[in-house]
Amino acid sequence: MQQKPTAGCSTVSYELPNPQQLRQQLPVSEQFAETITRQRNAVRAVLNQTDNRLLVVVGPCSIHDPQAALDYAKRLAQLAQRVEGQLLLAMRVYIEKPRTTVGWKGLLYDPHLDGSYDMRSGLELSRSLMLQVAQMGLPVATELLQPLAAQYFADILSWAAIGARTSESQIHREMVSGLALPVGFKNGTDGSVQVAIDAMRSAAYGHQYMGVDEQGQIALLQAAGNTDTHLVLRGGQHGSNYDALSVRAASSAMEQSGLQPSIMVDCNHANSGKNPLRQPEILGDVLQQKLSGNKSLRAVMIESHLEEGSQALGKSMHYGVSVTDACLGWAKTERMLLEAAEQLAG
Ligand SMILES: O=C[C@H](O)[C@H](O)COP(=O)(O)O
Ligand SMILES: C=C(OP(=O)(O)O)C(=O)O
Repeated sequence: MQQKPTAGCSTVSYELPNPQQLRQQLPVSEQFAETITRQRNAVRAVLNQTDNRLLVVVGPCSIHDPQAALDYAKRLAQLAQRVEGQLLLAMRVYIEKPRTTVGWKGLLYDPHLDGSYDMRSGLELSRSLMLQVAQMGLPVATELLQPLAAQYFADILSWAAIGARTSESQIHREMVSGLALPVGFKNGTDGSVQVAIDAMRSAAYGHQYMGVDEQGQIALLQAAGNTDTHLVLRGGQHGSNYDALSVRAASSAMEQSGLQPSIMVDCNHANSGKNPLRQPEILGDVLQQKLSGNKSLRAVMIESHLEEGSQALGKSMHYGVSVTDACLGWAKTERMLLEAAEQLAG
């Protein structure tokens, strides 16, 4: 007799809210929606070259402690006002982490950091934190990894990344084609810039695709197509790609594909060889390029937390230290951004 195949997956919980329910529970008022639209338009204006400031997407590699994230946001909001003439600061509120193999996947999945996967609380904590950060006047930036999760947060975001591990994914390109916000596609982990350029061309198209609607019903969706996209250079397996030669090569590759060059340099990841202390030096290089007249360099990404370095998840954890990639500490971040603003002011 033929054996019934063992199921590869079983349901753990039906307790997750649908996007509409979470939005009702943690709403964006009409007035606040206007504020978010203003934040998003400000980010858009820098990326589209109508505002000549530098966009800085800065903050922890991942959020594991909402209280520390709010503490960080408070400091960043104050700094944002001091540098607003030259820099537009947006905060990294990264609640999903793509792992090379396995590891903690972020606040959204496992907010108690103990493998209990209380995703209902993860959804609530993540949305609530994003709302509070936006209310402090900071545009909210995140990586969109699980396409089903995007709808829970998209109304708060001013910027999103598609990471190096997913830029080549058609599913993510379809999702971006249906988002009304600026999105950066990262080059691949192997350093390939072409996958991100292909992604931008694909996302500009009005895809029809399988997704879920606001009520969580599986549906065939029609996207409007998103041309508000740009390239993020994050380095790759063979080294960095933030230098003037690499940036020029990336700009011409974009032009050859019919895209207006708009580039963000990620100062950490493979560009710093995962040494966060190199970020000020890399930012310095980008500023030099911008000051020498490079118009396609619009933005940078910085991984920064309250304290320098990283720590493993465990019983005795330190406040304000990253549990994923190592970060620059607040004091050095603040100094670096004040100096950058001064340099750009001339
Ligand atoms: O930015 C974060 C990490 O570089 C990325 O999530 C991969 O992490 P991992 O290689 O530690 O899994
Ligand atoms: C995971 C990230 O980056 P990348 O996709 O470049 O590895 C990140 O910015 O947190």
